Amino acid sequence: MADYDVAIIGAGAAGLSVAAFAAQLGLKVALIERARMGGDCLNHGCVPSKALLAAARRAQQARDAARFGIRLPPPEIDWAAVRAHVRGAIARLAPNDSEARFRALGAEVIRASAHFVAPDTIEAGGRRHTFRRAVVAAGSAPAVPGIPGLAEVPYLTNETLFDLEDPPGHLIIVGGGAVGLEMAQAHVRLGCLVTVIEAAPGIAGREDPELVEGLRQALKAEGVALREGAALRRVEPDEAGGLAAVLEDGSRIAGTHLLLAAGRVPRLAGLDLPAAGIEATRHGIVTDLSLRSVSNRRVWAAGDIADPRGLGPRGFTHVCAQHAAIIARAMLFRLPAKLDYAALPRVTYTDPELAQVGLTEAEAREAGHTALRILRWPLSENDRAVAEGRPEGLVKLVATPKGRLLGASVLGPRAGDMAGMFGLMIGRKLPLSALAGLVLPYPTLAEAAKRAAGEFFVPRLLSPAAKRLAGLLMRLP
Ligand SMILES: Cc1cc2nc3c(=O)[nH]c(=O)nc-3n(C[C@H](O)[C@H](O)[C@H](O)COP(=O)(O)OP(=O)(O)OC[C@H]3O[C@@H](n4cnc5c(N)ncnc54)[C@H](O)[C@@H]3O)c2cc1C
Ligand SMILES: NC(=O)c1ccc[n+]([C@@H]2O[C@H](COP(=O)([O-])OP(=O)(O)OC[C@H]3O[C@@H](n4cnc5c(N)ncnc54)[C@H](O)[C@@H]3O)[C@@H](O)[C@H]2O)c1
Repeated sequence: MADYDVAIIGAGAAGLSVAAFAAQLGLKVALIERARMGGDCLNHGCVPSKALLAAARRAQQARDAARFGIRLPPPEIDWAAVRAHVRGAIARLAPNDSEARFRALGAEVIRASAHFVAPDTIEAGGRRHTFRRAVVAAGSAPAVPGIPGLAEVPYLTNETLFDLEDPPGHLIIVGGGAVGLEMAQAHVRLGCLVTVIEAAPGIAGREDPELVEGLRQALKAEGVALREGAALRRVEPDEAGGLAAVLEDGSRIAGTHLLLAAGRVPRLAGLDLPAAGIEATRHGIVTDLSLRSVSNRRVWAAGDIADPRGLGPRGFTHVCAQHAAIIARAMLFRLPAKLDYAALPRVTYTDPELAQVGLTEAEAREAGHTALRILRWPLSENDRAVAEGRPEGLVKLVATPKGRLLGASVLGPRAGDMAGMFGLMIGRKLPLSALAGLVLPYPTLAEAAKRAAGEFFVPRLLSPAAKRLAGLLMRLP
């Protein structure tokens, strides 16, 4: 007899979702967490970052108000109160992820570090626990790149950034991905100087360059200094008590704080996966498309630590929920379940937001779609965007010649709110006519999506043949 039906390592977004399913089905569940319940999303990720961005947006709105005829004094940033808002958001959401809630659901919560000692045994809290099934949901940690001099300067990561007692004077951010860009805008709006150093040719390298350009301009206009295609030669302490980043071109950027936002690494260390025969690479635990370990069939992986073969890791909280649903089907009910990221959304919550669902144009071409229909609708042609004084932005759709949506990219205020609509279109393989024919409330930004879809039909609707037909039909009695 095993001690547990399901043992779960990690009480972050992924582990908690699996635990909730399994415990509510009446299974004997162990949920093992060594640090804070809720993991990265609640404590060091999505929640504090979005709370900080929300505070920063208020400051920016005050600066922008004069454009609308409202004169306000320049905003004063009360950093302690901003931090209290961030901490308050975490505290308010914490009960959902708490030990008390999961105990009430029937899970046994073990507050200890866990590692495997055998293919069916985990050790945690000085005891061995046997299991029928295990789910490894230990997440990912911030990557620490091998920058010369890094050991000599203090640096921040997402795990320490939200605890700063005072605002950074000049925040140097290494990495212009989602974390780097969101935090760059939050801090510049909160009155800090910000420089982003991105090694790749451009920021937000995975995203559609046509839309990234709009975001680049918006960030620069607010004062974020962007050093793109910039290789870091070294970092070093600065005479002024701060630090300096020296680039390969010889330029030297002096700052007060350094934030590493250079990607993530799976938290494999300490799990002793070989003891359980669990195969892993530097990307994570290798699984099949049902998230089951390819080498220990008692074990599944979920969330940031999972490296599903053929798809690779994806670091998003909504992916954790998707993984948990797959595991519930495959592991708990032994039903066929296959992970599919075709309709996966991702949003960078800057202002304007950058949202992507499914494939970008470049990804679609890489995937072998040679003939594509690219459809665009600029927000300058959207009544709501113009009325709100936010006409910069674009909806760009990538479709097959037959009118099936492969991907949607949106740059604009609250662009992420459109992701659900595109996800449904792609996931359910709905034709573009479904979106083009949708009656949407006027005036909304989503109308730009409908208009972009409508562009697919314009050449056919306004063709000489269609015009001739309309003329002929008009003459009929
Ligand atoms: C700054 C930032 C902002 C983000 N914003 C967003 C966003 O807006 N939207 C979005 O979708 N995603 C966002 N993400 C990504 C999101 O936070 C992650 O994808 C998600 O939190 C991953 O959840 P997880 O359960 O896989 O891992 P985690 O949340 O890391 O949870 C894993 C848990 O396992 C525990 N653990 C690890 N090893 C052991 C062990 N040996 N024994 C016991 N316990 C262990 C850890 O302590 C941790 O609590 C953001 C990330 C960052 C860094
Ligand atoms: N809104 C969201 O959903 C959201 C927000 C934040 C983070 N996340 C998730 O968290 C994860 C981590 O985000 P991230 O921004 O740290 O990673 P990322 O991989 O998105 O971006 C890292 C960036 O750092 C650059 N880089 C790496 N090493 C460098 C170096 N030595 N010098 C200069 N640049 C360097 C890379 O070229 C890349 O552009 C991502 O998987 C993302 O999915 C999601």
